[in-house]
Amino acid sequence: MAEVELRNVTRRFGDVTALDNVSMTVPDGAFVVLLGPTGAGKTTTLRMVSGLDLPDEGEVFFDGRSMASLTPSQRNVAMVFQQYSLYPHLTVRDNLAFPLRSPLLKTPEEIISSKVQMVAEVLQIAHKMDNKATALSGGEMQRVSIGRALVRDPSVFLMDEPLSSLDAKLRADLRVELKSIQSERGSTLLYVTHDQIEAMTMATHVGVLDRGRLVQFGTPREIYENPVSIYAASRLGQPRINILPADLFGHAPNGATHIGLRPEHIRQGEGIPATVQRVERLGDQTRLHLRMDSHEVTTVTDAHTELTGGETLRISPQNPYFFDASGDRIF
Ligand SMILES: Nc1ncnc2c1ncn2[C@@H]1O[C@H](COP(=O)(O)OP(=O)(O)OP(=O)(O)O)[C@@H](O)[C@H]1O
Repeated sequence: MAEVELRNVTRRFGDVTALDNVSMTVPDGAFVVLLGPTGAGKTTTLRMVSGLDLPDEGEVFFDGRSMASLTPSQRNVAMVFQQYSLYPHLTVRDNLAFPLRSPLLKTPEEIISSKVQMVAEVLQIAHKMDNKATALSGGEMQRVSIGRALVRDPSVFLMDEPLSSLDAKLRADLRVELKSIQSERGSTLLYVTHDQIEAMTMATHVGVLDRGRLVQFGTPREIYENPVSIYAASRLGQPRINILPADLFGHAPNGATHIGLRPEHIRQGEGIPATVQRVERLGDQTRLHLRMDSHEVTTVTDAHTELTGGETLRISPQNPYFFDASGDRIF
């Protein structure tokens, strides 16, 4: 596996700057999740690493070696994209075996067969081994696409929302499987998702992209606990961080226009009165939707709370963040 470095990478499409001077080092064996809304530049980043597209400026390195003149196959990357790219006339077994049957690799058939079987079991697709790809559901095709990457031993895996077409149960299972395969093999993996749980549970590092710029790179915990801006703070955490006027609870530091409060960072029983709008019971946790003047505030409370809509609850900030008018963290 390899360390992957993007050095001052810029990619433009006409007037759009899809990536704007991005520098990022993905350590060997890291699981990096790229976060950002549609258009932030996540897929473009993967395409730069894969060699399917080239930077206008800057360079990509694997283990310190420039990839500028290397094709995708020379870079030895394994990719999984949202749209599955299977060979429709081949069975699941042959689709999975395909990357290993390259004449260059000369992999013995019994090794191919055991790798294919192992990957099919992990992806819960072994019972469909003899089906043609055309006879699979969307979620099954997606699992075969993931499998075709996992049978290989590439420098880096690149995955663009690989679990998004699967149902919740399978997604949860495969999250665990992918993470354990990655950490057992020490694979370097760049992964795009909109799913916060995937980001928090799988990533060793998170890169936050905002309109082509990498605004923060760190462990999920660093980004969650020490976000550099409102934008970065809003990328992780469910329910989302509350962003409120800085002085809503009283004195605010100089220059602060907004206070940021994670739902779990609100002390209950003292402070400013808020009205309970709605009590949302999720089983292991209960969310309270509160109103303070014209502001909505979400917090979490004991699963067995007796609170009901219409009641008043006093709240005060605990570990607040403060941001300036441009959204940057100042305290
Ligand atoms: N081939 C292309 N031609 C023109 N514009 C492009 C091309 N590829 C990407 N872009 C533009 O570059 C920007 C970044 O796109 P990119 O696909 O990297 O975003 P993304 O973060 O992956 O979004 P999504 O979550 O929707 O996949 C967008 O404004 C997009 O429209």
